Amino acid sequence: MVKFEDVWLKYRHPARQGDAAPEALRGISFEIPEGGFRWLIGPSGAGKTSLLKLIYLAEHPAKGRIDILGTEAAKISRRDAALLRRRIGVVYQDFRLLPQLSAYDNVALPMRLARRNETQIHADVTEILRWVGLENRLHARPDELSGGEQQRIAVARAVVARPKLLVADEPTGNLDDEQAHRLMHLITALNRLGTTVVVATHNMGLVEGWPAPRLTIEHGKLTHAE
Ligand SMILES: Nc1ncnc2c1ncn2[C@@H]1O[C@H](COP(=O)(O)OP(=O)(O)OP(=O)(O)O)[C@@H](O)[C@H]1O
Repeated sequence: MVKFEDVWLKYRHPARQGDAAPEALRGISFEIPEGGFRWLIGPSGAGKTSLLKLIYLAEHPAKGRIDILGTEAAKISRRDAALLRRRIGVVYQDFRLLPQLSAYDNVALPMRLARRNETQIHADVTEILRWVGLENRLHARPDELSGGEQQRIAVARAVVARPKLLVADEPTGNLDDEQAHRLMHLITALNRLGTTVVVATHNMGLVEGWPAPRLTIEHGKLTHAE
């Protein structure tokens, strides 16, 4: 489902040329079976976001092999990569909501890309917005919402089309404890329906409250994998 074999990632730093740039990820190997759930933990700068970017095909490894949803990432065409991406829900650390669209239209976007009909879209989008407690803010644009509200919209957008794989980067960073646990109920419900899930977080209280296997990353290396 998600498989990394000796994966290395090196960013090109414009200011630090070529080989002088340090590797962000070094020799990463792990496997998450279909329908699995993994916490991705580790200190700030350890490489969590970098690893997630490789999973959702936003970066390419310098070395190693990555398989996502049964496809070898290096062998995929741009067109197939775009199709594969539609089966992956992503909660970005910085949300990446479209500023000109309402909360409703931001959440509807993946369903419209998947060409679902508007009746289905309306039913699913209103249900998910109710789940995240934002049924009264359907028409608000992102700049009219608080950081926590924007984060809940970002999670709703990532899960609404029931992706095969959900990748979430610190999805509860702006939320209070009650909201964070509510979102974890949503994410684990999706996981029980068969979605494979990876959640990166610093929130060890949350990790301890929702026991699941962990991937621990430190200085670009996987130090512990369950
Ligand atoms: N686009 C980039 N270009 C160059 N270096 C980068 C880039 N993105 C991240 N890095 C570097 O890669 C390393 C890992 O960063 P990454 O964002 O993956 O860490 P993280 O564990 O997600 O941190 P945090 O918990 O603070 O979000 C860091 O040294 C960072 O400076």
